[in-house]
Amino acid sequence: MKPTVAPFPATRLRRLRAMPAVRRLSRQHRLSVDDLIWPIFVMAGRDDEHAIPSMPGVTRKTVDRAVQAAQEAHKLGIPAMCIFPYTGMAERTEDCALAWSPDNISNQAIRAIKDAVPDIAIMTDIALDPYNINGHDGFVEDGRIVNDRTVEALVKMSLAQAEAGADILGPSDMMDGRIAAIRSALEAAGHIDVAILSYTAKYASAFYGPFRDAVGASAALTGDKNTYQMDPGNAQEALRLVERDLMEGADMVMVKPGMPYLDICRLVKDTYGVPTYAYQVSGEYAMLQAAIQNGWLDGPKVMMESLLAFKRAGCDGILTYFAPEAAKLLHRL
Ligand SMILES: NCc1[nH]cc(CCC(=O)O)c1CC(=O)O
Repeated sequence: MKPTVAPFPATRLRRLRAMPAVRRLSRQHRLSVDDLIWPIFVMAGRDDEHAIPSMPGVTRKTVDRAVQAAQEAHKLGIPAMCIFPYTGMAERTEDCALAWSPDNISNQAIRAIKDAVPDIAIMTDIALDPYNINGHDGFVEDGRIVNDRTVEALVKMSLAQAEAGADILGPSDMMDGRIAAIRSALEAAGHIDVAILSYTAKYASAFYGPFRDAVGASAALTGDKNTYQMDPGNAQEALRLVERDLMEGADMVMVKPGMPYLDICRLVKDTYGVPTYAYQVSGEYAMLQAAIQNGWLDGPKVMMESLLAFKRAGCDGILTYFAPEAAKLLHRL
């Protein structure tokens, strides 16, 4: 559609920018608290929090503190939180058995939060990296990340999370065939209403560095994730992945990272029109915070502008470490 533009001065595009009220009235896209998913990091212990130096303002929290955070998020109207476990070297093994233990820290947090704040949607992460001795999302055999055996483990992990009360499962591993396997296992186990938000177009990105510090994976990780995560040069492959994941039973799809991949968000939304999410990842957060802390960028303004950009690019929601801050601003608190 080509917009109609009468010749100047009949058209003066500045008319609709002349005052705040008219700008509000004519704004096409807006951010709401309904768009926010808040990722949090949980760790063992009680009544404690540890700062993550590469993610200023973000902490790892013990389960009781995570429950408090969920209460705060719920009060702010944030619809969903996503739980990531911190694990030390001692909890990492070659067989990754802790990944599907009903009592791992992530499943403890899911249960505790669902118990205290049943109305907040709890999203999870499905990948072996927090439990793997070598920091990879899949099992490693002879230096290769193996697909099919990993999918079997991911299914067990998914069932344990659904059993703990998770509402939305987030497979972030990028193995082939995992969505179909997880979906059929959920159906067979009676978890018919558990949604899958697939990390569908997840790129092999340098923007995940601070997250790997946060979950304790940086020290463990050997090599890179290039044989399973997407090549940053590819766009059309994202569409094949979205189609594949939808056919396998994903309810929602994700593009990750966010800001450097807004073109992919737009492409996915325009092509499939399905619930589409982006992850404003740890490195994007760190990059903005670094400039904010130096006084080089205006924190609240740059945060809101960066989040609005996702809406303009077609996203239905954003995973962002800024979620509580953004919610407060949206409520003018
Ligand atoms: N499966 C692990 C996972 N889940 C979410 C993120 C990154 C999130 C962020 O950077 O904020 C990663 C890191 C990775 O793939 O190495």
